[in-house]
Amino acid sequence: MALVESSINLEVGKVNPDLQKERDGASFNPNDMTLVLLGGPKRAQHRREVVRQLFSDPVFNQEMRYSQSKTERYDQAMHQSIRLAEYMIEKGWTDKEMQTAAVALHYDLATAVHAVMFVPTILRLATPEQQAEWLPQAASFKMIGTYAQTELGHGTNLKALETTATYDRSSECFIMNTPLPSGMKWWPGGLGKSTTHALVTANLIVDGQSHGFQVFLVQLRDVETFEELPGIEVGDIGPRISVSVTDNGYLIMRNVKIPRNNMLSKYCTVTSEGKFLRQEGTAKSNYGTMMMVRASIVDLAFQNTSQAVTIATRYGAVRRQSELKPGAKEPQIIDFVTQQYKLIPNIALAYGLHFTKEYMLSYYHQVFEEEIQKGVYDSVPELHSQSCGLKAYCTDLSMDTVEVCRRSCGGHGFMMASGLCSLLMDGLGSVTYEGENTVLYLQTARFLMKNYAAAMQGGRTARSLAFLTANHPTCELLDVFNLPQLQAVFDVRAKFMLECGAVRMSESLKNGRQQYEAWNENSVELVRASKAYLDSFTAVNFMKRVSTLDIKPELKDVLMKLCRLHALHRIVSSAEEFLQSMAINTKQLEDIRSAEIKLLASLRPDAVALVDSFDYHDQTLNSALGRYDGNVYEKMYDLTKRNPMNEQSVHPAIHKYLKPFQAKARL
Ligand SMILES: CCC/C=C/C(=O)SCCNC(=O)CCNC(=O)[C@H](O)C(C)(C)COP(=O)([O-])OP(=O)([O-])OC[C@H]1O[C@@H](n2cnc3c(N)ncnc32)[C@H](O)[C@@H]1OP(=O)([O-])[O-]
Ligand SMILES: Cc1cc2nc3c(=O)[nH]c(=O)nc-3n(C[C@H](O)[C@H](O)[C@H](O)COP(=O)(O)OP(=O)(O)OC[C@H]3O[C@@H](n4cnc5c(N)ncnc54)[C@H](O)[C@@H]3O)c2cc1C
Repeated sequence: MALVESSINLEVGKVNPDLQKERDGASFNPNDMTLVLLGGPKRAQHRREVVRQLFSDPVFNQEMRYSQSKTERYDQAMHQSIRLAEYMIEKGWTDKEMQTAAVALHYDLATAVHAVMFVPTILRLATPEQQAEWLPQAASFKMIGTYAQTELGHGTNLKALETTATYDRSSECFIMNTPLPSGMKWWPGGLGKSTTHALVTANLIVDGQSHGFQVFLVQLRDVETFEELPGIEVGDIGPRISVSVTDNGYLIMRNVKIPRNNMLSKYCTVTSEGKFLRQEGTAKSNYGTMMMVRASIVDLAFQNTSQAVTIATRYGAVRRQSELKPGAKEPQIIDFVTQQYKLIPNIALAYGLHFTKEYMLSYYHQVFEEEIQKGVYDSVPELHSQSCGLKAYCTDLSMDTVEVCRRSCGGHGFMMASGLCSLLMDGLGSVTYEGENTVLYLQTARFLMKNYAAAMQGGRTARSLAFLTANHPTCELLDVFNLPQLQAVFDVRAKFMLECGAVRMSESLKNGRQQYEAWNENSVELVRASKAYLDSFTAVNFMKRVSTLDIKPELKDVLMKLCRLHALHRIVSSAEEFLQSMAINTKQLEDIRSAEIKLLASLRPDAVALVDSFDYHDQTLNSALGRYDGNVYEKMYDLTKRNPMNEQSVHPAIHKYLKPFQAKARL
């Protein structure tokens, strides 16, 4: 061992006195807030119990994760996936417990896409008979699957996917083919090494006629040996920015025959005679999985944001640096107002995202479970628009926050042990997968423009766009803390931005541009309009939700401060649009900036309690800087001592290269 035993107190569990002081000084009990966030004592108890059981099992110990090689990590991730499957049998864990466990483990499991896309797609797009055949196999891991849609040549443009499924009437089979090279499937999570099956999206061709993309269950590997089946070529696509274990893969199919029953047929089917049948009104039903996953990515954005602020805020309370009052003890870095400005508006954002994801998931369930199941599709366009837009908006903000938090920890934020680097690198995928964010903002804009046109013609708008027809005769911000006045300010700015997009579009069209040219020419403005709408929707949802909560006064008080700070911070962040729309004037902007700083001071004593309320287990945070007990330096030293680079006091490379050279040089 290269390092001598340290005299540093390595006792873990004794809470750092600065952190303890923060907790003692808070205006509310974090446990009460946790119950609000988790939806009551029963749910909180359930989550805590699942997480406790999970992390009391050494298989789920994450501590050495950052020092593991990719292969070691894959090994552990497969072990963890299988252990969770064992829990289903041994402990009777259901989807509910599995979901909680997956979140606590950051979905960093070898079979994550199996759980989040493969099984849910079967549930949504397969007939009851297909479900009865496949779901038990999926539950017992006899069948481990992925969702293979993206190709090397196309991810965004689904109409251009090249994979084909050609119906062969004589054998009643589909023949799957990959035109090379751009048509090979590329990216699906788990495809590289972990899966036996894939749900493959392919162009259905019957008698030479295309019926658009459909979803097919294709077996890739022998379920016993895991060897590739004839006609199948699969592999891992190679190193990626993220350190997550997911083995994203590629797939080539050469004349692979699959039974007719393997086309997911809840909404469309091919009869044995080769007739293509589709239920009316279900043209976009195959896009349903994307809508569901986008809604759940809003939740992921909340988790990334809330974990990052938890780490950085606790560290901000523990770390002492520089001089504030001349000659006095070094201050906690969280006492610098610039540091508060990095952390506290992002704590407010994390709370805002909590209420956004609550909205998004409940709207998704309402439309999917109550309306679509009854054949009512009226809300689908709005749900599509919001799931696209909020996925993009929330992941963009969440990644900005993680990076700000990482930088706010100075040099230590650059260490994997901070927990912030993996949050950043793993989280970065979320701005691209399930629809690249710009593309998704433009989907939202499409819906906004249609609604704007309807509103201008006196027609009805979707419910989230009621502000287009609402009367805000004078939007006067007399009191920057007044929620209805702030809401009006957001609405005026969003309406103005939509109007800018619409006016530009109509001018382009008047100037003789085709619709597609006008759209492209004005797309930067259209993305701005989407962001303004989403900014407004999120801030207003936050204000409305908090205003209607029936909770203890001290909790309400702090939540009101947070939603005000969030609103003010969003206004300052896009001040030019609020000014340009005349939602505020320059004097009001000055008032807003001052109010924002006042709110920082007022929330500062509660910062630690606010992040404690997210109730993250230390193993989920997996951060030396964000530990609950605040023993940052002790833990960093402890991890460093166990770092494989320190296993030998002299690295073999010294003997291999340096010593021979020195010997030669001496001659
Ligand atoms: C979790 C980690 C694992 C990751 C997995 C993945 O990444 S998996 C891979 C994830 N891959 C991606 O995410 C790929 C991203 N690309 C896409 O999702 C699509 O190609 C697109 C939406 C960009 C365009 O689609 P397009 O060329 O077909 O369309 P268009 O623009 O011509 O619009 C036609 C109409 O369809 C409507 N509509 C569209 N989508 C939906 C929907 N979901 N629902 C309902 N409706 C929808 C749209 O509103 C429009 O209606 P309108 O106005 O005519 O009444
Ligand atoms: C970590 C990760 C995991 C993934 N997992 C899976 C998986 O499990 N299964 C699966 O099928 N896929 C998966 N994907 C693929 C993912 O869904 C696609 O990468 C994504 O949809 C973006 O498509 P693309 O790569 O073709 O980007 P492109 O569309 O080529 O985007 C490149 C650029 O072009 C711009 N652009 C493209 N079209 C337009 C447009 N119409 N208007 C304006 N700008 C445009 C984009 O904004 C972007 O700037 C994964 C990707 C990642 C990164």
